[in-house]
Amino acid sequence: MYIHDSPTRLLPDVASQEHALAIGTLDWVGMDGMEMPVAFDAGDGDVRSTGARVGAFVNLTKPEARGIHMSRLYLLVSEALSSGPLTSAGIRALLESFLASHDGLSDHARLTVGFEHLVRRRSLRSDNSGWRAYPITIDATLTGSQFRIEITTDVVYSSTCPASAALSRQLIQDNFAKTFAADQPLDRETILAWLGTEQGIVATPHAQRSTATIRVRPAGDGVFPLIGMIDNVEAALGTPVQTAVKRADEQAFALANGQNLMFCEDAARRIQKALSSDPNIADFHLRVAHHESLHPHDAVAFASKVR
Ligand SMILES: Nc1nc2c(ncn2[C@@H]2O[C@H](COP(=O)(O)OP(=O)(O)OP(=O)(O)O)[C@@H](O)[C@H]2O)c(=O)[nH]1
Repeated sequence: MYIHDSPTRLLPDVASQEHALAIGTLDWVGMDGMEMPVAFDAGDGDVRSTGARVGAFVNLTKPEARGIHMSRLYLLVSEALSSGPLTSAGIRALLESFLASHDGLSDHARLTVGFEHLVRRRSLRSDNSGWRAYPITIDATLTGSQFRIEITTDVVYSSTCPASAALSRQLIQDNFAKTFAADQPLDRETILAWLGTEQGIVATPHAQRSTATIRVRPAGDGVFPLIGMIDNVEAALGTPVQTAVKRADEQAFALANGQNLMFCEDAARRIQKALSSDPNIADFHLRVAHHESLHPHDAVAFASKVR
């Protein structure tokens, strides 16, 4: 039987060794896609635990060092994420611990956390509700003493093209003029019935599912009121996608679309206005994409905070 004379004899520490091939510094090195639970308070006081994918990284400033100490980052993240809901201050402390655990090797640290936040949404008219899953990505970096945290989420909504709506109205007017001669006396009941037919309303505008991707830098140190921000954005757009839909809800949605005709520029400006005055947001960047049914490509617009 082979007996080793020390418990570490069979455990060479390759990461700590200097190595002839190790000749450069590295921007980021670490682990991506770590599977962990995360507790998150979206600002409504309801702390939820959900499965997340986590990335933990440091830079490698010592050209001759073979590698970083992955296990130290893993254990630090695992402990921090089980100690309560994510806050800006907590993430900053975690990144400081990354650097302390890699003294002499690293002066930049980064954490990414990705998960879905489920929210119950009421139907527009009927007494029903359903679930929406908002994807959330947190990306935090510590560069020396410079801490930066950004939270990204998507808001999905419907956009109906204002140009297409005007062109459709014109076709309906033309159809009316063709159907009812100028010298013909107009009968209210006949016109009412005509308005309710597909032969009368001959054209409809195109509409599309659309996505606003919003990246914010929170103003405070604690939990970020994410649901409040999403509610603001959905209210500004007026046409968020719906979950449980009865006919009455669908009709209310049709009205909301008709009252909120939007090019991608309009959508970007609406969100920009709603977020620029939010004191919880230090800065933001947004991208809206209208996944056009007119085109095989998207109509997109980008905007940032009005200063
Ligand atoms: N640096 C590095 N480690 C890797 C990689 N892939 C797997 N590992 C393993 O991650 C394990 C943990 O590394 P360390 O954190 O240095 O482990 P350790 O030496 O037991 O821990 P410390 O004593 O704290 O340094 C090692 O067994 C590595 O082989 C990689 O691409 N780079």
